[in-house]
Amino acid sequence: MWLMSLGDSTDAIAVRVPGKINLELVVGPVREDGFHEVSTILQAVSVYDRVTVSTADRWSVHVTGPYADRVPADDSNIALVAAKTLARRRPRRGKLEPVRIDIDKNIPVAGGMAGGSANAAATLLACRELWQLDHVDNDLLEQVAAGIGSDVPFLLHGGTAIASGRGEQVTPVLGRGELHWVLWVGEGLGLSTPDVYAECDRLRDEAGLEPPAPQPSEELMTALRRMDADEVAAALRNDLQEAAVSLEPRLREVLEAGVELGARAALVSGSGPTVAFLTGSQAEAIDLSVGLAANGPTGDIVRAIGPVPGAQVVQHTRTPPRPPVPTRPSPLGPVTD
Ligand SMILES: C[C@@](CO)(OP(=O)(O)O)[C@H](O)COP(=O)(O)OP(=O)(O)OC[C@H]1O[C@@H](n2ccc(N)nc2=O)[C@H](O)[C@@H]1O
Ligand SMILES: Nc1ncnc2c1ncn2[C@@H]1O[C@H](COP(=O)(O)OP(=O)(O)O)[C@@H](O)[C@H]1O
Repeated sequence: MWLMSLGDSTDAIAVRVPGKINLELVVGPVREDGFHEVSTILQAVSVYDRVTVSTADRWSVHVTGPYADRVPADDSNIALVAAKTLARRRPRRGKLEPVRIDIDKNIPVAGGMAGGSANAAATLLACRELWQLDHVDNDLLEQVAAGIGSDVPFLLHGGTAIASGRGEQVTPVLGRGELHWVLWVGEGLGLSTPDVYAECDRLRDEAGLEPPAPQPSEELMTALRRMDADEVAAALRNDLQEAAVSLEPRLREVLEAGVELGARAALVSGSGPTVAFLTGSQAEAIDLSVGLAANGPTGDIVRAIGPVPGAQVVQHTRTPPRPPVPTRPSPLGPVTD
């Protein structure tokens, strides 16, 4: 008799997701839950990870790309955490299907560009589609996202947005036009977000300063309506910058080098250590990136525009079941243990 072995079909959903920079980050008081009350204006910029989620026999995560060696490929990967968290929201009768997650990592790691949060947002979107979770609408997806990390809901939206609370309550900012950024990514540098918030508190205590009321500035909101580079440059603010420079003093030299080479403004991105330089046009951005590569501090130089959309499904692949493989019985008879 001929025996047949049948394979299952495989589905894969690929999502493209950008990193972010904070155009404004006002850090208010510490709340009872240990998080700081913030008001931040975030912009998604054109540096992308690609996250592919496919049906599999067991949960796993695999990372490739220039920053892959700095990303954990185990249960601590925030993309895997996101997939398992969403799995718990499935209807009881739904089949439990583990996934394999492939991350092509181009967003600098631990750089203040929310690359991990971006991967989590992308995974939520991909898993919702893969598992066909029709009952999970955008509001519920955002709720799940907020439980995973403060920046995850924003990466579902992208664009430019105000975020409040601990950063998870997102309101879009409408504006026209685009901004041209040059990013400096320090080799071997990496600042931990909790450490930078703690250093911000320490520096304020030392100086006897009270935390400010977390509110977005009118000046920046007006500048963003037109995306006017000079107006935006004048209004950029990051309350974590001094703390990031205190923990990583080499950043001061980087900030100064960019301005000397023609940037309209220089700003540490979020908790750093990536530095964002604002320029007035694509031509200026090219000039600055050439100047920084030739004469600036050692690091990767990346040009990016913003705003860009958040996580988006870009590919759905269905691999049909493998054809039946005919196998002949052994001429030696059945094999037993
Ligand atoms: C600083 C910012 C600016 O957008 O991002 P990064 O620059 O790290 O990307 C965010 O506030 C980071 O957001 P995210 O990276 O999602 O942080 P979470 O995982 O929620 O929190 C990590 C840790 O940061 C500190 N934290 C975070 C957010 C907040 N409003 N107050 C805090 O004190 C807490 O110590 C918390 O345990
Ligand atoms: N998918 C992921 N991508 C990047 N970092 C991850 C991921 N999962 C877990 N991490 C861990 O989260 C830390 C913060 O990463 P990331 O989100 O890139 O930085 P930031 O919080 O500065 O924006 C990393 O040092 C890494 O150990």
